[in-house]
Formats: sequence, C-alpha cells, structure tokens
Amino acid sequence: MATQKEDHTALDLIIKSLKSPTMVCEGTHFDGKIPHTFVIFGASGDLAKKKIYPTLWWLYRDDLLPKPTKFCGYARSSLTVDSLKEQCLPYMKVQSHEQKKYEEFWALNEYVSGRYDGRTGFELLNQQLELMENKNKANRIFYLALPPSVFEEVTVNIKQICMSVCGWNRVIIEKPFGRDDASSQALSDHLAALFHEDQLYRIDHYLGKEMVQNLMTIRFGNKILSSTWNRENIASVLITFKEPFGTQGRGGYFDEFGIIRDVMQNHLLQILSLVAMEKPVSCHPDDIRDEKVKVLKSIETLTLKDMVLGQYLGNPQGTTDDARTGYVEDPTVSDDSNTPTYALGVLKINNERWQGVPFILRCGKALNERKAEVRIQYQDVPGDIFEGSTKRNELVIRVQPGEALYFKMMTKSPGITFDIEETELDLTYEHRYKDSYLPDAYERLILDVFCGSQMHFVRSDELREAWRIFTPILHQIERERIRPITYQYGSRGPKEADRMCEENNFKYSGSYKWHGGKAATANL
Ligand SMILES: NC(=O)C1=CN([C@@H]2O[C@H](COP(=O)(O)OP(=O)(O)OC[C@H]3O[C@@H](n4cnc5c(N)ncnc54)[C@H](OP(=O)(O)O)[C@@H]3O)[C@@H](O)[C@H]2O)C=CC1
Ligand SMILES: O=C1O[C@H](COP(=O)(O)O)[C@@H](O)[C@H](O)[C@H]1O
Repeated sequence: MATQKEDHTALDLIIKSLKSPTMVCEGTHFDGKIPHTFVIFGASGDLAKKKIYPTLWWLYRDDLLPKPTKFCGYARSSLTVDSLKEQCLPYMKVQSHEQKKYEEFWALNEYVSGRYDGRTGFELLNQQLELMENKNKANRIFYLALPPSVFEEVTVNIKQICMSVCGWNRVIIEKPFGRDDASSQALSDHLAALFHEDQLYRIDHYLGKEMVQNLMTIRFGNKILSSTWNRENIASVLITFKEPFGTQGRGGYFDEFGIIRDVMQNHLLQILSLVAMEKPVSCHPDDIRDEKVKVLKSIETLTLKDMVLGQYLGNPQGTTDDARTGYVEDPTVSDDSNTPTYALGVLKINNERWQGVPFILRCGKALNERKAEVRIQYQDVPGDIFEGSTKRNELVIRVQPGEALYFKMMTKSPGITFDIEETELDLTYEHRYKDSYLPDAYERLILDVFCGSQMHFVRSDELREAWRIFTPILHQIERERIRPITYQYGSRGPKEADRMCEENNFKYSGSYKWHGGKAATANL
C-alpha cells in the first residue's frame, strides 16, 4: 500500500508539491530566516505522544520544517525531555540510520511543567521560549492537545503571556469544538475575542487525508465528472466510516459525545461538503471555505425519521476482550447509556444541483472492518435494452485503507457472447503510484500551519452550520433518551440501516465481483 514509507526519495515529491503552482493558497512557504517555536500544550498526553511528537519528528527528519524550529512541551506532569522522549519512542518509527538526526531533534526540545489555570506556569513558559529564541524575532505555533475543559483558560494565558511580540502567532485546536450549537458558539466567541480567524487552525484530520484532499481535483479537474455531478445523473451518495474495534475500556470520553459528534458532524460532513459544494472561484482557502459554507447552509436540519441509531453488544464468540464486551459493559460507561456507537443519517441539500438526491452518512464503531469511503451512485440507465441486466454505475472513492478510486460500469462479456457484465475502471494507488509517499494527515496539516495555509482547516462559520444541522437531533436523543438499536460487535451494524439506504435510492445488488490484484486485497 502506498502509505507511510520510510522512503526518503519520496521527499522530493512532497517538496515539489509544496512548490507546485497548483497548490495555490495564501501561504505556501514559510519564512526560513525567522526562528519558529512550536509549543505543545498537553505534551504528556496520548495525542501528543502518539501523533504530535511523531509528526514533528517526521517533518524534521524530512527537512520540511523551517530552520531553526524548536519545540517546547507544556503540561502539569513533572516530566523531563528524556522521559518525554521515552514515552514517544514506540510511535516515532526511527530507523537505525536516522539515530543521529533523531538525537538532534530531541536536542531542540524543552519541557516546562505548569498548571493550566493561573499565570505562573505560563510566565515560566514564556521565559523558556524567549531563552530558546535568544530574544530574537520568532514565530510561534501553539498546539492545544488538551481536553476542552481547559481550552478557555489556556487560550487566555497564551494571549496575555505567551504571544510572540515581533513574529506571528498561530493556534491549533483539536475537536471537540463544543457539544452543540450554543457551546460551540460560546467557544468561537471566546476565541474570536482573543485571536483573528487567520490565527486559528481548527483541525479535522480527515481534511489531511490524501483522498479527501483529492476530492476537489476529481470533481473540478475532470470534465466527464463535473458535467454529471448533479441531480440529473446521480441517484444517491453514501459516505461511510467504519471501525472494527469498540471503546477498548476507554469509553468515558466517548460516552460524553457519541458517534454523531465524534465522526458524523465533523469528518463525514466535511467530506460531504467537498463532494457537494459548487466550484470555488479559485483554490484560495477562503474561496473554498465560502463554497463549503454555502452548501452547508442549503442542508436541512436532520430529523429522527431520517436516522438509524445503533449501540453494539458484545459477541460471546469474540476472540478479544474488546469483542466480547458490549458498549455498556465497558466499566467507564454507565449501564443504561443510550449513547449511539453507530449512526446513519440522510441529509437533504435544498439547492438546484442536489434537490432530491439523498446524502447518506454512516459511521460506526465495533463493525466488521475498517473503512472510509464515498460512493456516488448514478441513476439507472433510462430506456433499457438489456432486459434489466444493467447495474448502476458507481464511483467509489476509497479514503482508507488502500487509497483507490474505481468506477463500476457495464461492459460486454469478452468472447463469443453478447452478454453484459459489471466491471470497473480501477485507479488503485498501490499500483499506479507505487513509489509515491503519502504523508500522514497530521504531517500535511501541521506543515500547512507553518505555511499559513488554512485551506484544510475548519472556519468558524462552517462549524456554526455543522452544529445547526445536528444540534436538534442530538438534543432530542438526550432529552427523550432515544434507545439505539443493538447490533453485534463485528457485524455490519443494524439491519435497519441497509433498509434506510434502500429507501433512499441507494441500490445494493450484491452481484459485483472484483477480480482485481490479489496483492491489493491482501493488504486491505
Ligand atoms: N482498486 C481497488 O482496490 C478495488 C477494490 N475493490 C474491492 O472489491 C470489493 C468489492 O467492491 P465493492 O465496491 O465494495 O462492491 P459491492 O458493490 O459488492 O459492495 C460491497 C459492499 O456492499 C456492502 N453491503 C454488503 N451487504 C449489503 C447489503 N445487504 N445491503 C447494502 N450493502 C451491502 C458492504 O459494505 P458495507 O458494510 O460498508 O455496507 C460491502 O463491502 C471491495 O473489497 C473493494 O475494496 C473493487 C474495485 C477496485
Ligand atoms: O477523530 C476521530 O477519528 C478516529 C479515526 O481516525 P482514523 O484516521 O484512524 O480514521 C476515531 O477512532 C476517533 O474515535 C475519532 O475521534
């Protein structure tokens, strides 16, 4: 699979893509003359050790960061850079020939321990940053790998105490961006009082994935697709996220949010907006985000009749503890929790292009496989002359695993026959782009922050529209304690979901057989 490789020749491709004229945006390069300091709040936590430090190391290893860039962790735990280094090691993928550079990377790191409330810790941090920057002009990036409960005080302290005086300052924020429209708006207002929108980078890591970034090119770089991308040709659109594991004993966080807030309201809706938006005036981040907001504004508020909610039960035959444990049996989840671990929602876009085309979003945990994909299902061929044997064209954009784009179509069966059969035009990245390096989503996104490109980050008005669509249903589920339908761990989810797909013009025939390369399937 053409994903993360330790292959450095591939670096050229990234660097080339950064310089490419097609990546037109406000900031495609960084100022190499000014020092940069990257501050990680919550440096002792899971996200920092599993994602942020590894990403910074890979970017450093591949010489993609401006020189000099230094890194400073901040958290309450009393740690040293050495203990941080030890915690991160299992996730850093260091090769033996990279050892010297790896040590160089950690030599650029500092760690400050302090509280999130009160000024003292932040004053110490600022002193440390000034020391690292030799009191020179420097740009600062602040990454908030923190629980939302401390967002507000940390951002106030950053603003009052830790801002670079001469260089620029950028703040990266992780979801959850609130729990509903009101809390999200309160957070947006709070941040807007402290920072300009162009200083705020709200991460949705799905926007850093190869095939999600490819959606714009697929749509607007291909005449054949752009002219059929509408209600005259498309019957339905199905966007799916599946994970084959449950809460693994850490359901506490998930139970507060549920799958709609965790995946559907952000990752899947972002994909939808890229699939459904009109062509932006240019590739400038604000032109793109303007179009995303416009299409979101055309989406009707989701209602319960257009949803299927599920919650998984343990599978007594399961081979792992996780598989045998039902959601409510997780000790960190209450026995009567009605939090959905599976959700299907049918969104309706009330505009000239999409009126009447259902956009079906499905996501779930503890299912039969790991998969994220978009299926664009075309309408039946009118005026059939093949006695009902034609099947619908379907364009599948597989985000993961194994990036691919394939188009299901009908062909004459080869040989002395006039029978017809289903086949595909197949663009499997593993085959077509064998030697390509596909960076991890976080690598792309953190690099974008250095470059000042907000193209793949969520703007506050996008967020407002996203919460408008989902808040009523989220409140209703909580208020009326709607019970989700149970499904077994490792299954495809509730049967009712297939029924709702069918009712919404998504036809599954079960007749398609893929004869593609064995290597590809082996890797899936
Ligand atoms: N380039 C490549 O790598 C290519 C790979 N392939 C592979 O070939 C295989 C088949 O292709 P695919 O497009 O998935 O073929 P299908 O159209 O047969 O779709 C299969 C999918 O349909 C869903 N499904 C199963 N039962 C039902 C049901 N009763 N009602 C509705 N949906 C159902 C399942 O997904 P779900 O559980 O999500 O609903 C299943 O994965 C896949 O593994 C695909 O990855 C195909 C072409 C190219
Ligand atoms: O944001 C989230 O995404 C992950 C899945 O990310 P992926 O890149 O591995 O597909 C999901 O497990 C998590 O619950 C959710 O918060």
